[in-house]
Parts: sequence; C-alpha cells; structure tokens
Amino acid sequence: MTTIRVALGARSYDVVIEAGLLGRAGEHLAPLVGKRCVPIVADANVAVHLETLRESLDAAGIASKPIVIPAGERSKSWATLETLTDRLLELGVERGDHVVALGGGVIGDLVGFATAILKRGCGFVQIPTTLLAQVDSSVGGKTGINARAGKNLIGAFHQPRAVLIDPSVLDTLPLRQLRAGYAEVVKYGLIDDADFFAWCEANGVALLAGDGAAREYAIAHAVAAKARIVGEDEFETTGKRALLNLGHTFGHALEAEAGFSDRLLHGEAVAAGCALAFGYSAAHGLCTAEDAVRVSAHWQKVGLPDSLSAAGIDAPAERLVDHMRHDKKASGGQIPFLLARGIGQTYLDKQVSLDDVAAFLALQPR
Ligand SMILES: NC(=O)c1ccc[n+]([C@@H]2O[C@H](COP(=O)([O-])OP(=O)(O)OC[C@H]3O[C@@H](n4cnc5c(N)ncnc54)[C@H](O)[C@@H]3O)[C@@H](O)[C@H]2O)c1
Ligand SMILES: O=C(O)C(=O)C[C@@H](O)[C@H](O)[C@H](O)COP(=O)(O)O
Ligand SMILES: [Zn+2]
Repeated sequence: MTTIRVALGARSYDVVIEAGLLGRAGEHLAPLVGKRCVPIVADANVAVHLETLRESLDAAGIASKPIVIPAGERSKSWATLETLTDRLLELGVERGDHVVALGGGVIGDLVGFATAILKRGCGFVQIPTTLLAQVDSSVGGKTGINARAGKNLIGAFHQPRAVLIDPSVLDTLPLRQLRAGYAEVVKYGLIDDADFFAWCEANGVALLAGDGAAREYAIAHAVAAKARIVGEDEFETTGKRALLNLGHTFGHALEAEAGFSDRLLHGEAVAAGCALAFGYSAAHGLCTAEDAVRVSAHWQKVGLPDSLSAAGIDAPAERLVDHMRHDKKASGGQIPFLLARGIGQTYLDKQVSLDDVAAFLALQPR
C-alpha cells in the first residue's frame, strides 16, 4: 500500500493506492463517515465496482445509497448537476457527510462541484476508476462542469477528504479510455521530469498492455507529482499549478470543436495539445525539433493523436483560437501558454500572441 499526503493545511488528505483496495474501502471510510449513510455517485459502466464498494461498506456496518447518472462528458452539465443536487437533498445529506464519487473524471468533477455548493460545502471522497482520474482528476480539488462557451468554465476548488485508488479496477476499462488517461501520465514527464518521460518511452506500451507493476508505478509517481505541485499552488495563483495545464489550451479548443463528445476524449485532446505546444515551441526556436518529434513519436507509438488531423479536427485556425479566448488562465485579455524549452522544461509564457498561434495552427495539415 502506498499513501501520499496532499499537504494543504486544514484541507490536507491522504491518497491511498493499493490493488484490491475497493473491497476494503469500508475500513478506510469508517473513520470518516461514522454511522452515516453514504451516497455513492457512479455511472452505469462501473456497476460491478459499485457492487464491490457497497458490499465492503456493508461489511463495515455502513449503509449506502447509489445515485447513477449517465456516462460521458455531457454529464458535466447544469442539467445533471441539478438532478444530482436534488437527489442529494432528498437523501438528507448534511454538511458533515461524505458523498463518494465512484468513476472517472466526469463523475469526480461533477460530484466535487455538487458538494462544493450543496449547503455551501459538504464532504466528498474520490474513488477514481479510470487511469485519468487515478493519476490526475481525483487529486487537487479542481471541480466543475462545462458551459456552452467552453470546458470547465463553471466550477470551484473543493478538496476531497480522501482519495482511494484501486489500480485493479482498470482491468474493466476499455483500451481507448486507458490510452486517453495515459496522456495525462506522460504530461508529468513533459512538464518537469525528463527521466519520467524516458520511463514512459520505455514502459508505456507495457503499461497499456496491462502490466500491473508499470501501472502502479505510474499511478504513484503521477499522484506524488500532482500532490507536490498542488501543495505549492492550490489555487493556481503563482503559475506553478498552471504547469498541469500543459496541452490544455490547445486541447480544450479541440474538445469544444468536437462538441464534448466521444469523438475526442479529454486525454486524446491533451495528447494532441501537448504535441501542438511542443510543435509551436520548436517552430519558435524555444526547444529543438528533435524534442517535438520525440513527443509526437511517443504518441504515435501508443496510439494517441499527435496532430489536429490525427485528432480528427479540421476547424479553421481562427475558430480554434476563438475557443481559446475563454481560457481561465487569461488575464487582461492575454492568454498565457504552456510552452517548452525541452522535454521536462515546460514554462508559462505570458507574451504569446494569439495571431501567432492562429498562424501556427493555419499551417497544420488538416
Ligand atoms: N479535475 C481535474 O483536475 C481534472 C483533471 C483531468 C481531467 N479532468 C476531467 O476529467 C474528465 C475525463 O475523465 P475520464 O477520462 O475519466 O472520463 P469519464 O469519467 O467519462 O470516464 C471514461 C469512460 O469510462 C467509463 N468507466 C469509468 N471507469 C471504468 C471502469 N473501471 N471500467 C469500465 N468503464 C469505466 C465511464 O463510464 C466513461 O464511459 C474530463 O471532463 C476532464 O475535463 C479533470
Ligand atoms: O489540476 C490541474 O490544475 C489541471 O490543470 C489538471 C488538468 O489535467 C485538468 O484537465 C483540469 O481540469 C484543467 O483545468 P482547467 O482549469 O484548465 O479547466
Ligand atoms: Zn486534463
């Protein structure tokens, strides 16, 4: 068992990682929830894991109530948020209670936001069931839903009280989803850890093929990196946490263009976005062309998109740039971009001109 502390003063919590943990979740949750009934929010694709979790709570003498919402990105919406908060109110959830988010990043972001605003703040616990949620979204307290204008534009910082990660639940995750989550794993290497990127180059294929040791190593490494960065800049004010947004300004524009649908998953958009960020950096002499090629080559090797065309996006450059204007990092109309001086040397550049980004995007093959 690996335990990683997310150190945030009064909001600190542990992330526990262990194969088979779901079946022992009751023991871990008992000290938090006491004898209160636990609402568990999940989608239909994790029904088998919901059953294991409920049995484990039952064995610990804890009652639970499942709330099942539709799977997919479109559930990060006002409509689903309203249904969910109404249901939680019907169940009589109190501020001191803990709602469990059992699922991927969609469930985690939605439940996190619902509990941030329900009665002005209730407790929640993340039990992530996708690779993406295990290495990224379950940790750090970014919660929210999408707006018509773009991705994650409505939300709050609201930290979970605990995160329980059972890597063995990934056995039921479709390969496409595993790959998409892997993009956020590699992101940590690209940001500030060239050795970890090299580890991904050597072990990514095995990880995706089901190598349990590689999977567990990557999850623990990623969570430790995220805990460190979030611990330094919880509310994304100093620029440190913004590094976790590598590939996301491009990526969110691609997701918006795909209509937040299964046409392009978040992790796929992030992979293409990282390739574009490195491509842009190389085109401006910030990093070498070899670095950009290395990023693209890795995405190709593991079957992730490394370009607009590979992501299936043929939108004109101006429309992509229009999506970017809603970026939450914008300040005074200027959008900072995560660029790279090399692999593991990402930095926030506040001087990038959107005209220049549009010119770069216009040159990308459609
Ligand atoms: N809050 C953050 O810091 C943060 C970080 C990264 C991504 N995100 C958000 O996370 C979302 C993407 O999350 P995701 O990739 O987990 O997508 P997701 O939650 O839609 O899950 C992907 C699919 O896998 C299914 N599924 C989940 N676990 C499964 C399992 N064990 N077995 C079989 N099927 C399973 C789901 O039902 C869904 O169909 C995006 O909205 C993204 O913006 C948030
Ligand atoms: O935790 C963070 O900080 C991140 O940026 C992690 C990202 O992978 C994640 O997709 C996040 O939701 C993006 O946040 P946003 O504020 O750019 O929408
Ligand atoms: Zn992301």
